[in-house]
Amino acid sequence: MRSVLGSGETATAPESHREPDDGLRLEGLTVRYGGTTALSDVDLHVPRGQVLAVLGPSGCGKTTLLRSVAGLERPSEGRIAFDGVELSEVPVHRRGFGMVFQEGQLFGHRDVAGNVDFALRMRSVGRSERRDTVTRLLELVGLGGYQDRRVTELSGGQAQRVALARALAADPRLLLLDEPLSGLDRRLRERLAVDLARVLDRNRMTGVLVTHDHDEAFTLADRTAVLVAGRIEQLDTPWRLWHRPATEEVARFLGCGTVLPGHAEDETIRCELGTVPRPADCPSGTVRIGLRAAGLRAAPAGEEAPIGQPRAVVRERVHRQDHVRLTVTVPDAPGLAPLEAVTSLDDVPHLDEEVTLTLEPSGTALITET
Ligand SMILES: Nc1ncnc2c1ncn2[C@@H]1O[C@H](COP(=O)(O)OP(=O)(O)OP(=O)(O)O)[C@@H](O)[C@H]1O
Repeated sequence: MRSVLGSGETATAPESHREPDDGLRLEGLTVRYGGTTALSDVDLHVPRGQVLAVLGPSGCGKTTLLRSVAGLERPSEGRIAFDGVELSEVPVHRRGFGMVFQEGQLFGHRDVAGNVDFALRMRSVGRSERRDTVTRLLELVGLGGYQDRRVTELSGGQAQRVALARALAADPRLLLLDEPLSGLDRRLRERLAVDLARVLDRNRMTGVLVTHDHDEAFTLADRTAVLVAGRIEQLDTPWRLWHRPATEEVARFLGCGTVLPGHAEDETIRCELGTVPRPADCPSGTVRIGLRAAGLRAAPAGEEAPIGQPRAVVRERVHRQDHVRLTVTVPDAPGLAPLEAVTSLDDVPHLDEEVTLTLEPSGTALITET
């Protein structure tokens, strides 16, 4: 890891003593609270210089995973190691990890500089070096000149930036981020995610980010693990998670409201609502197709609609920025739950109007595990 604070400041062992890909390793990590199993047999590796996002629905065990790595939770089974050193007997303050939580938890009685300076004083950094470092870190998080501001007068986004600067001031060998942006409004979250991604990347930080927001995970992390009910369902790149979810749970969590059985043969995959091209990596035979709203395009059913094209009836419609999102039902397939579809702003069908449906491959996901 390249130190945020310059050379010679990291708490890690010398480069020559470590494996090239060392970093954080979890092996068979299981955490139980009484009768509740919050994490079950989790294996993970985050090589140094990489950021891993842990994504999943509420209650799936994300915070438990982060707290276990931090040393705030004792595993029931399994092993946590950093740079080859097993951590079970290493207390929280000796792990050298930095943490940023949803609520930044700043010291309300200190100003901005005082909050960041605190972490430097804990490391016994000299006074003049501390002043320079505070200035540099505040500039890094986009708060240059905010030294004397009271933290009680900051916006939520500014407070999170100070929390990040304070975490970086501790020069952590691993940064643990627990929903660091979730208290903020959408636009600010996106801005801060981009800034945070830049800080993590420029400093080659090793990190674990916990979030329930896939955009945030994909923006900030090299790889993402999807956790469902305490188990890792898939650890992959954003493209594969989005287009090749390993399980129906992952597909549904990543926005596929409908999952249909399909049959792959020759050049196409056929399902109840039509066909999509068969990708080269798709085996022949039974597969499943996940449909996001953008995977179904609806158009008013004119007289010329081709025979055989599925017809549906509009039940709900919501205007989005550049399209209209519909909920439709398919009278010929009464077993099919209501579907989400999109239509353009040019020709918006009315409620109860008949529409034709076309599959849009870019809005579909392919599940090949059966
Ligand atoms: N201290 C505790 N005592 C008992 N059960 C707990 C405790 N902490 C968490 N749990 C349970 O463990 C499971 C995982 O909780 P955890 O907070 O890790 O999930 P999460 O994915 O972070 O959820 P959220 O996104 O809502 O914060 C849940 O069923 C939760 O109720």
